[in-house]
Amino acid sequence: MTVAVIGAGKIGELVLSGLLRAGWSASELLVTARRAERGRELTERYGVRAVDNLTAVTEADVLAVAVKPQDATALLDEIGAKVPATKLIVSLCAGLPTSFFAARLPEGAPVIRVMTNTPALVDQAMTAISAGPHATGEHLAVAEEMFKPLGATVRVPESQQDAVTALSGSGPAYFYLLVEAMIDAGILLGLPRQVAHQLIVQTAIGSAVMLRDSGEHPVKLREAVTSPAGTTISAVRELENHGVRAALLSALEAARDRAREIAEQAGPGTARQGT
Ligand SMILES: NC(=O)C1=CN([C@@H]2O[C@H](COP(=O)(O)OP(=O)(O)OC[C@H]3O[C@@H](n4cnc5c(N)ncnc54)[C@H](OP(=O)(O)O)[C@@H]3O)[C@@H](O)[C@H]2O)C=CC1
Ligand SMILES: O=C(O)[C@@H]1CCC=N1
Repeated sequence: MTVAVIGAGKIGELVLSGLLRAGWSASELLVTARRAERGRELTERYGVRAVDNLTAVTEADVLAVAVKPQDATALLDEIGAKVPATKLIVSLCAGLPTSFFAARLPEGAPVIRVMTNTPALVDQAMTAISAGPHATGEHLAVAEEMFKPLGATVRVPESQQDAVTALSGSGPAYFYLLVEAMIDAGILLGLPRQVAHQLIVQTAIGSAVMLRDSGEHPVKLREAVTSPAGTTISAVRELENHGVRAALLSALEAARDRAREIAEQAGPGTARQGT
């Protein structure tokens, strides 16, 4: 099976490098980019062939579309009508429903929508996969074969993909922001930056592994840290006073709404799926 990453920018490169780490051969992969220089860079770095979009359409079995949503209309104007209905389209684009692709592809072309995230770089991605028009169980299995080596995968109805984008697609950014803020807090408390960095990064890793491996609810894990009349509860009171919980609810709702807006701006074929 040959996979072409159409629009191999940051996310496209993560997928490409993950597949190579998982043992895919460079000859099973193709990349495209707008700038020839970007294609050359990927060829030098990974030994994969950089081709134009139409060559990718002809040669690859799976077209993994990783352009920005705002560039998808121009891309599909170029390739849409030339994609044989036998090829599987896997969209990594935030916001764009599979109906957007179906409206620009020949009748019968199977489309799958995925939302992955940047921890793919260390094989710890969270990827949610949804079947769109004409996508069968076999097509979903192909998408899983591509994304399982990069971390965990889950199948979700497409109607949940905007929420998934707000949670796990953008999620790494929220954790990095928290880490950055806590390192600054360490500086405020007089710690050297390097020490504050080490303390918080290892605390983040330890907490994440406990969340994953203990099977405990986060409330229980937090309660175990929070001693009566102790230090933690003093900090928790400040977090609640500053509305951190409400801020997160609003923030993720805003991310979900932005995904919807991207779809609306993309044009015909983007009627929202489900709720
Ligand atoms: N960043 C993230 O954490 C996540 C991003 N996504 C989604 O992934 C997609 C890509 O995002 P990201 O990697 O950050 O963006 P980038 O801008 O880094 O990558 C987009 C790539 O698409 C290329 N491109 C644009 N138009 C064309 C075209 N017509 N033909 C061929 N190549 C083209 C660009 O080429 P050139 O470099 O030459 O301009 C660029 O390399 C988006 O849809 C985003 O929603 C999904 C999950 C997480
Ligand atoms: O910010 C974005 O639009 C993309 C989608 C999810 C993560 N990054």
